[in-house]
Amino acid sequence: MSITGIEAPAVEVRGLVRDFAVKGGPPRRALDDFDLAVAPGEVHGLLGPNGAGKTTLCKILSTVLLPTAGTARVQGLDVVADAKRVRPLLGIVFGGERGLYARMTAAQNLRFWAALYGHGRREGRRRAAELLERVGLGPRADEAVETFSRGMKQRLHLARGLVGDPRVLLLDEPTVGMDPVSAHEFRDLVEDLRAEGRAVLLTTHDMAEAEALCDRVSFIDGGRLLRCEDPRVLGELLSRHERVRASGVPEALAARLAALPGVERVRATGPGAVLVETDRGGAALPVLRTLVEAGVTDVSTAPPSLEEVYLHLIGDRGMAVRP
Ligand SMILES: Nc1ncnc2c1ncn2[C@@H]1O[C@H](COP(=O)(O)OP(=O)(O)OP(=O)(O)O)[C@@H](O)[C@H]1O
Repeated sequence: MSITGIEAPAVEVRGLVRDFAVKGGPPRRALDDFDLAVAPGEVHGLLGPNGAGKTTLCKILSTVLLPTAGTARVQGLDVVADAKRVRPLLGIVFGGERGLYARMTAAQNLRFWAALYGHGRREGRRRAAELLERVGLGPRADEAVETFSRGMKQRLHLARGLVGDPRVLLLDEPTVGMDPVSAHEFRDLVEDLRAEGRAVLLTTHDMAEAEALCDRVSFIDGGRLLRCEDPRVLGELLSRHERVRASGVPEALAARLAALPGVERVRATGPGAVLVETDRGGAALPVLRTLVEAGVTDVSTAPPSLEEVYLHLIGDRGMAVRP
């Protein structure tokens, strides 16, 4: 809480710049005048292609990397000047194997981290048991982590991120490797965190996940913030970019489709298979009519997804990585 009684943003980033030295060349700007504000209890998605700057941002927030310019604050505390006070406010969940002790059991891992956070033996035990239950690993608490599947390790990572009872959670690709059921349960867990007033900054390449979980989504490319939106607004914005898939389409018919008004392009996706992209509301209808009249029966329309939004926002470069 600030002196005025108004709660400080959970995360506030202003004009953030981070340059990396590159051997024999000009520095690489990983973050470029970046602004972001995340409220307590908000789940905020960070979406961007490889190299967009997401990890760099998370590293600066978690005080392991210094900014070149600009400021970043967590609950009103500066990540550089107040780094020591910022750390206990954060829970960081990076995916993969990093940071897990494979030979130790899940419970031992958590007790170890609880001790690092200054909790006594008894409290550490209690916390480990509670968190393992919470992430659905209770029945496997006493098994060595090396026997866990990738998704189970991800859950343990999340439990680890919660050991210090953080107000802000940085989740980097948290559901990678989880089966759909686990991913669904994980989403419920994120809902709980939101209800507890914790802020969540979620890095993901999974548009469906962002759409399902996030209150707002920031699209990043080349270290810059392209847009910050309610994920549903973006879906609506892009509804005019409807796609029609069809197979059994001869070349001459594909050419006729390409000439229809509002058709942006027709892409061949296999022998006789096409993906028709439109860039005007209602343009999919004449495409469907033309296909059906020509006797094509294998036709479907794709609902607008965040991925479409994302690709349109980053433009023609598509998913190519910047130099
Ligand atoms: N230590 C470093 N030295 C030089 N360049 C770096 C370093 N770390 C990151 N970069 C560069 O900064 C840019 C942003 O990288 P970053 O890891 O933040 O991207 P990202 O959005 O997390 O990507 P991904 O989705 O692949 O994890 C990239 O061009 C990357 O090559």
